[in-house]
Amino acid sequence: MLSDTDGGVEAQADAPEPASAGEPPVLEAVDVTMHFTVRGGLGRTTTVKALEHASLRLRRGRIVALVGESGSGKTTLARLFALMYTPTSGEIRLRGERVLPGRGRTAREYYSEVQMVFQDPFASLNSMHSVRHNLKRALRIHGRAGRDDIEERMLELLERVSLTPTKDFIGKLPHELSGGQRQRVAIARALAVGPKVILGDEPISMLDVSMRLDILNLLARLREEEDLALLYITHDIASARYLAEEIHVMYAGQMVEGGPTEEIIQNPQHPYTRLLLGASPDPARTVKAGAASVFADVEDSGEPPNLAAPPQGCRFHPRCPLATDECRTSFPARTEHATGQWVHCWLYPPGAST
Ligand SMILES: Nc1ncnc2c1ncn2[C@@H]1O[C@H](COP(=O)(O)OP(=O)(O)OP(=O)(O)O)[C@@H](O)[C@H]1O
Repeated sequence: MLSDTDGGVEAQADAPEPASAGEPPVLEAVDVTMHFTVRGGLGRTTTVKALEHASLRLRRGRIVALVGESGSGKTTLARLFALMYTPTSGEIRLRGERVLPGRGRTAREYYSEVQMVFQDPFASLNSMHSVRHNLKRALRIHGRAGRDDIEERMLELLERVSLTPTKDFIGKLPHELSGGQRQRVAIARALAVGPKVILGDEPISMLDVSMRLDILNLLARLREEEDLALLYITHDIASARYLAEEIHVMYAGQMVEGGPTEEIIQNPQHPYTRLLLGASPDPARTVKAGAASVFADVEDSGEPPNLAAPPQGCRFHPRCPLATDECRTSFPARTEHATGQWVHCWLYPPGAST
């Protein structure tokens, strides 16, 4: 189904229109802002403006990628989806209903639908205990298996993530597994609760290059088999293109562009998306001539700002060769296109055709 070519990744074959098209999202961030108050010395406090008015919808059977450099707010949004924080403003909605961080049964019910897979599978598993213990715990807490069938359920989970022969893996300790195998166990543990949504926070970035594609293919297969809504967080736009039907691009806490994957790759509009593509050798090969060339040198294109004192307006303006006075004073409204692509950039005022 998916192929590896010359060590890089190519686009998936055109995905069919999902069965969930037109359905309401399973999980949704609506105009969410997150400011962290950080205490410094001498009783001083600083506000880190990590996320501003972000909206994102996750649908059944669909993979959405959230792409941006380190510190752009991707993990903050994933953690808001995982109810680890209460947003400063805006709402997280599960099937249209507002949800807030809770405890006990409320939290258990939520996490039986929404699971996270983290960057570091070693840290996310209990390293003192076997694969059996790690899986058993998840199945027990969520009442997904009884005393009689728990062993069978665990072997089934290992089969679903292709850790076979399953009996060879179930007694292993995390350090006896490769990084890719550990990530498969972490994914099996997430699947143990029968989730509807998986939030993958850079799930391949700590793995050997040789294992990355296998894990992406596993996620793609599980999305199909389990009809999951999947959020794939990455700073690598090539892997986003490989896996996701939709790409959303974030910069310094602001959502700058999004839409169907091939629209974003072939016709990037925001200068930051063009910078990301210019810095990524893989998809840039097929980007329209000149799309990335607004930057004289992508290697020397500056640094993201400090979010304790972010620039006014569009936070990308200090790095943007096309910035105007408007960019320095206010953040542009969203411009939507018939293709489903949208952008927040003063180069494309609402109503402009591209
Ligand atoms: N709990 C917190 N308290 C204070 N600041 C925070 C907290 N969590 C995140 N931040 C800050 O919010 C900003 C966004 O961080 P976040 O981790 O969401 O970015 P990211 O895009 O996921 O980056 P990375 O790819 O490095 O994980 C950063 O400036 C970060 O330092």
